[in-house]
Amino acid sequence: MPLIDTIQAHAPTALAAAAAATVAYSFLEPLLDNGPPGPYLWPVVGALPQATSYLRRSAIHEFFDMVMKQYGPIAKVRLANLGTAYMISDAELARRILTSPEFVRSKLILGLTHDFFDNALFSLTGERWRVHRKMLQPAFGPLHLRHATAVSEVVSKELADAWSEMIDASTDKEIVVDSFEFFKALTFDFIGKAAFTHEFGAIQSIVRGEANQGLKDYDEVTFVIQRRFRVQRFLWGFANIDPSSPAVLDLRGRIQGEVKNVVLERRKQMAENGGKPLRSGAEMDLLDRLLISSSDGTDVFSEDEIAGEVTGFFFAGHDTTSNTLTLALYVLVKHPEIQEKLAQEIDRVYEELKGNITTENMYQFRYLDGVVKETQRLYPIVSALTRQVTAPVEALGYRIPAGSRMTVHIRSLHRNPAYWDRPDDFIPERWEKPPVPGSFVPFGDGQHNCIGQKMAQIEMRFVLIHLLRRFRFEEYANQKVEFISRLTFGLKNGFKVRVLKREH
Ligand code: HEM
Repeated sequence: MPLIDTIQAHAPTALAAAAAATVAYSFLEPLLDNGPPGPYLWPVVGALPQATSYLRRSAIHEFFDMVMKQYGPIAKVRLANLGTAYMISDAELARRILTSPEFVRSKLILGLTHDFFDNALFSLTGERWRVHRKMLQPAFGPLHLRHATAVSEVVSKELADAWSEMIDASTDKEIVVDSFEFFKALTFDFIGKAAFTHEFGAIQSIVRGEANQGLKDYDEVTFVIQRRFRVQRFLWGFANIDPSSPAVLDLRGRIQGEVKNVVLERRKQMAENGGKPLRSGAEMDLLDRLLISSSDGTDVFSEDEIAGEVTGFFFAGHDTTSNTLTLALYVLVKHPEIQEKLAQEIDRVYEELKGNITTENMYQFRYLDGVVKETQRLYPIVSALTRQVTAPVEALGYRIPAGSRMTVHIRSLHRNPAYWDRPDDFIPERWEKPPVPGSFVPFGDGQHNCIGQKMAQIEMRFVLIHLLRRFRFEEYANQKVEFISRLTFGLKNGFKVRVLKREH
């Protein structure tokens, strides 16, 4: 019998045997395992029954918080849809996982996002990742950070002016805004201008009461991915979240269309410039670098890779900072005494610097630095980072088999009482002293660390300086504040605040 027929004839039996072995193993697993502790793992579904109520609320972060509190710095968890992972909240081990070549980027999460972010730097692995990172890194060098500083000033003032006019036009001399909506618009405009020299005009759209289609589409992407976490793979088609579902294809098409427009606009400008990029050397922005690499024939980014990077940067550049800024405002509204102390510092240092804030003197706002870091400690918007073990490793006295996934649970690491006094309290003053090495990693660590972290640090500080200099923020009572795990962590229904002008 030809080989192909033999395979076809035995395939059903082989599949049935494999399924039976998987089920049998899952029954035996709890009895055989002498690995790290963790919640009871039911056959096939693992800890899914215990996690279901959290998943239903998209609050899986609370489930993992609880697991890590109960079982300590290493815990074994298996959730049917997400497989087995060893969850870590030990600083030294976290550092090793993120920085040592024994651990490589896991493809698990990428399986949930690949149709949207396949060619984005944060999804790439191996040699392609290395080529992309090397090409794009210079677009985050000192010259660009200075440019990012100027852009931060522009977008912060644009938002502050818009709110100021809205307050002047109001009868009560105060307004209620959903800060998240405005921060999404601001950070979208920021990444457009700072990395792509492109104008989205998202702040102006929102002021006019119009939706920005690009932002709406990215929001929808996060909702599709959020649902993929909750729904078993084989049900994605029924839930309209499968990569081949018409709604998902439509959404992808719209995003690709927007990205194409940005790329086409630049290609047109290049054509008008005799085929050359508009800037050269260290001045080239991210898009220049992506396009020059494809047109000069030395190192080649395919059209898909260019589109993938643009898509990824629009997302990574706005979703992360807008959530963190919203969480910072949430904390400041909840702690008026901290907001007042911060406003006092901003007034004092701003006047000392005569309003001339630069990349270099920005850290003279010391209390602000503590507020931003403390926000990122308590509410890291990337809750966890997962890596795969290339060979068996010893970790905290346990032997972890090759191929396993190890997840640094950043939230639990950032609240581990071994490293933080009063870990659940918001104390900006704690940042007068450096943290224990490895215990604070909101931007990751090692070779995959956040390429945009310096830009984000500048942007977030500028926004808070300009807003707190001009406004006081107070609680808006008629809202239910809920935290949610999407692709990033944030506030489910945004965060409304009352905005009032400050007297100087
Ligand atoms: C508060 C703001 C931000 C936070 C908390 C944050 C967090 C992170 C984290 C934790 C990683 C590591 C991922 C991993 O190890 O797999 C990462 C990677 C990345 N971030 Fe950010 N990020 C922020 C802002 C930004 C901005 C503004 C940009 C773009 C300008 C950006 C672009 C990226 C990219 C492209 C990667 C992938 C890097 C690589 O794999 O080489 N991020 N970010």
